[in-house]
Amino acid sequence: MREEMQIAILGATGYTGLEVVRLLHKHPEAEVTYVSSDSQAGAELADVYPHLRGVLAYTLEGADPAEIAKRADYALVALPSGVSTNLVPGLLEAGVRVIDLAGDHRLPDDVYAKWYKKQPPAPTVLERAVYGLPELYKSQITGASLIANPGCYPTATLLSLLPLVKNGLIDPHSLVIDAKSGVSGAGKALSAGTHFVEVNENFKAYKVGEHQHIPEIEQVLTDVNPSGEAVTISFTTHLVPMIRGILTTSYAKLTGSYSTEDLLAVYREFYRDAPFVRLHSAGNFPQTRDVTASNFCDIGLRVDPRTNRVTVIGCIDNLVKGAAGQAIQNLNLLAGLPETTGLLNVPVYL
Ligand SMILES: NC(=O)C1=CN([C@@H]2O[C@H](COP(=O)(O)OP(=O)(O)OC[C@H]3O[C@@H](n4cnc5c(N)ncnc54)[C@H](OP(=O)(O)O)[C@@H]3O)[C@@H](O)[C@H]2O)C=CC1
Ligand SMILES: CC(=O)N[C@@H](CCC(=O)OP(=O)(O)O)C(=O)O
Repeated sequence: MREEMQIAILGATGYTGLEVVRLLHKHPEAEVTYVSSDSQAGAELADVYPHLRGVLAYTLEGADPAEIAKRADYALVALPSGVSTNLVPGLLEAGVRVIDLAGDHRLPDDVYAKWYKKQPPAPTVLERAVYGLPELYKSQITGASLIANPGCYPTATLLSLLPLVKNGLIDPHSLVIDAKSGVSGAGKALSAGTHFVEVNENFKAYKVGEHQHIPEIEQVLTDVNPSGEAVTISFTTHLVPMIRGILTTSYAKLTGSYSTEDLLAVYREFYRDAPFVRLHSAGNFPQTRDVTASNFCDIGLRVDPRTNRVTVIGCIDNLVKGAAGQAIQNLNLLAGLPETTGLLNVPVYL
């Protein structure tokens, strides 16, 4: 009989860590054996989050790589960027396979230092990292020891655009991406720009032209660009007064005269083995509530023959396909399980 995977969740009191806890509770092949918190070590997770009482009983512990290695095969690291850089080397050295939800291992060191304004991980660690977008890099993910789980905005944006860029159907230099997120994307820590009074009954752009996800998106689009030329994008993020959800709207100039149906056929082929990408038929578009609390990415598109541009709408739940769910999808691939294991729940529509 197959043994359950033993899993450590680091940063379990944060929004994405808590979502990993929720999703793994229903995972048939995973046992959570270590649950960490820095500020609340020693407390019961169900005392910190009373909605877990009677369902889960985990005692929070400080993150000690040697101790984690004794009790876990895999660590899902849901810590702030900069913090994960310090913990990951010890985990890898101790033989634990790591999925890092933070941005620390997604970019080359100089690019990370420039956009995150933090000390990058050591080159010897970075060279082990595989970018964990299963719909594009599945074969590289399966054998990796360190997965850089993609950012939430890059997940929705890349899944919306990969079939177009990879097949040379758009001019990638014409790409404009308008992205909107619920406030849980900013994490649990208080900040002046994200507390209730600032976001309720309000809608605002932020980090205009300087969002840290710009180089992450450009790097992957460049990787699939058939011309090999570097892709640059115009990308603007907005904060929406809701808790979960990301909706991206991407616009690009077409390289030929294609219909909506032509492009949808390309997407259907591109995502034929991607169980979490759901395509809308012509004339239909996704909304965030179609994917809430699920690992789906829903996509709809339309060609405008007047401008010869295409508009692509992508929706994910930032905490699930944008973080915890995608991390578990990657965990499944590392463990040789079907990628959907434990993840095919019905979205919460209301
Ligand atoms: N929120 C989202 O939608 C997404 C987030 N991410 C990334 O995932 C990571 C986690 O995000 P999220 O869950 O939102 O963040 P949160 O701020 O909600 O949680 C982070 C957790 O990390 C712990 N922590 C904070 N500071 C330290 C520290 N100095 N040392 C050790 N532990 C610390 C805290 O737990 P405690 O105080 O108990 O120690 C906290 O609960 C981040 O890197 C984020 O950028 C990626 C994709 C989407
Ligand atoms: C709404 C909101 O504030 N979202 C965050 C997403 C941060 C994130 O996911 O951070 P990584 O860089 O680790 O991917 C932001 O825009 O910065």
